[in-house]
Amino acid sequence: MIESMCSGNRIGIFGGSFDPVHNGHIIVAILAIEQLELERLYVTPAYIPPHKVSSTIAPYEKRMKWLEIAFEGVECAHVSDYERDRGGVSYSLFTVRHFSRVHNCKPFLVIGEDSLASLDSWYEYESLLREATIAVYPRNSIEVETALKAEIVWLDAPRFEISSTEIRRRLSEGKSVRGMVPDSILDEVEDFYG
Ligand SMILES: Nc1ncnc2c1ncn2[C@@H]1O[C@H](COP(=O)(O)OP(=O)(O)OP(=O)(O)O)[C@@H](O)[C@H]1O
Ligand SMILES: O=C(O)c1ccc[n+]([C@@H]2O[C@H](COP(=O)([O-])O)[C@@H](O)[C@H]2O)c1
Repeated sequence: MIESMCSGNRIGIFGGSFDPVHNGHIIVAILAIEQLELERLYVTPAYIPPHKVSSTIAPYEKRMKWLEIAFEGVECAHVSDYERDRGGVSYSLFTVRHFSRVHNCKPFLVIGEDSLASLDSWYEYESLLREATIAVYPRNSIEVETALKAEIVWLDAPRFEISSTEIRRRLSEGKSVRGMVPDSILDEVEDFYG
């Protein structure tokens, strides 16, 4: 695990299953870094995603490798293996506490609007709302409860439909996902899910 202290305290965490990482994730990360003026964004693949405990997803090592390649050259983004090192179910509160301790700050937790819609079912979500500033990337989803809206920062960014689900579906039907995932991982992703 490579985590060094930064001089400032504008740190973000962007977690996901990344099954697989897609170009939408890269756009979310870049715009979050830019608009939140982050010194570092920890892109953190879930070891065991809490809402997908019983689902079959690509092995952690593959998701991690694709992420590392996809985020190569994205300034201020750092792919972190913290959730594998911690083990168990990847509750975001523990990840927030970890980076908050490392950097001695309250981090931003970057999520898509669909995740916001279910945030009140997350592990100890009230603590999460206190210990991180939630930054939301707009995504077509159901209406979000007003009480949560006050606690969050909205990124000013275009909505787009790309999702890992759609990528897996297209590949299972033998369709191309060129342009949806970075070219640098396209062949491997096609082989894995195709
Ligand atoms: N197109 C998108 N617009 C906004 N946020 C997104 C988008 N795609 C993913 N995200 C956000 O990125 C984070 C990680 O997403 P995740 O790895 O679950 O990808 P996903 O495309 O939502 O996958 P799946 O379709 O398998 O649920 C989540 O907070 C999710 O809301
Ligand atoms: O902490 C929780 O209870 C929790 C519940 C659902 C999702 N999350 C986190 O949200 C991120 C996106 O999850 P997912 O399932 O949409 O890929 C990922 O980092 C998960 O660990 C976290």
